[in-house]
Amino acid sequence: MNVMRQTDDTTATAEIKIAAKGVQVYYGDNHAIKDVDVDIADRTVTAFIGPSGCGKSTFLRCLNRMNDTIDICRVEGKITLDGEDIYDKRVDPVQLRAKVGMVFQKPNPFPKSIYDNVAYGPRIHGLARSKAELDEIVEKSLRRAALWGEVKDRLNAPGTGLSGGQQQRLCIARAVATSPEVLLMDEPCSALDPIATAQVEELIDELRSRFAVVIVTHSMQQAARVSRKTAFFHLGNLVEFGETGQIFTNPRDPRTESYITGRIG
Ligand SMILES: Nc1ncnc2c1ncn2[C@@H]1O[C@H](COP(=O)(O)OP(=O)(O)OP(=O)(O)O)[C@@H](O)[C@H]1O
Repeated sequence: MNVMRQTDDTTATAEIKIAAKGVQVYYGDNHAIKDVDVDIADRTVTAFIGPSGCGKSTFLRCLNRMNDTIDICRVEGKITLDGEDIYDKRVDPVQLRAKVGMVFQKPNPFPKSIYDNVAYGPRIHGLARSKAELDEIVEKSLRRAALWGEVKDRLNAPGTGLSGGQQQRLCIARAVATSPEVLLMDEPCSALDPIATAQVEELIDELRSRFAVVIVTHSMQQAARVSRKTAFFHLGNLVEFGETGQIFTNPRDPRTESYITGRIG
């Protein structure tokens, strides 16, 4: 078993959930990710930071093969989930994305009811044997996304009628409804006001007790608040990866220091 020592207040060890080795990504001739190695620990929040265009989202999308949907994109190297190669020909990307869920920058509920938004994944993956079981999954997921209290009396109302912050929590409920093992979040708060942002950050803190969470963020304050590990990307390179406290207080690479002190990006 691969283990990584945590250096904060606990002496617990976290198992490696995703291991990426020698990852290269090309969009046509554009070499967007250059030989990146990174280990994502289970039950831990990992933040990806770096200036615009450095490849954070591209690399995040490698972790559940979302780049497969982009014709000109080519991914090389090896990425494993619990030791299994996710790019193996036998892996079904749809099944993979149920295990490695994703929440996007802009809340994107389906044009369906609140209930059907959350029930969508469990239905297509056959996770409920009865209506009662599906109801249970929907309620549990909405509770996990800290939205149940606000929507329990209007589950049949359209998801698109919720506020932006509620819509984002609905998208989180939709992502957790398939019982994923990893949750990828691409700037999940960038369209939210400070109150909704605080709610989503609190939620991230709760979600990490069950999942590995990987978050791309432009906000260094957010990375510092929510994550235990931070990866700094620059021009397609993973420049530095370590404990969040160390990255922000004692960066080893001058490029990381320049970024966190506002000299680049
Ligand atoms: N769908 C795409 N097609 C072609 N090139 C792309 C695509 N998505 C990203 N790129 C290119 O890949 C590089 C990395 O972009 P990416 O969006 O991953 O960076 P980022 O760090 O997430 O940026 P930002 O913080 O601005 O969202 C850039 O050169 C970008 O132009």
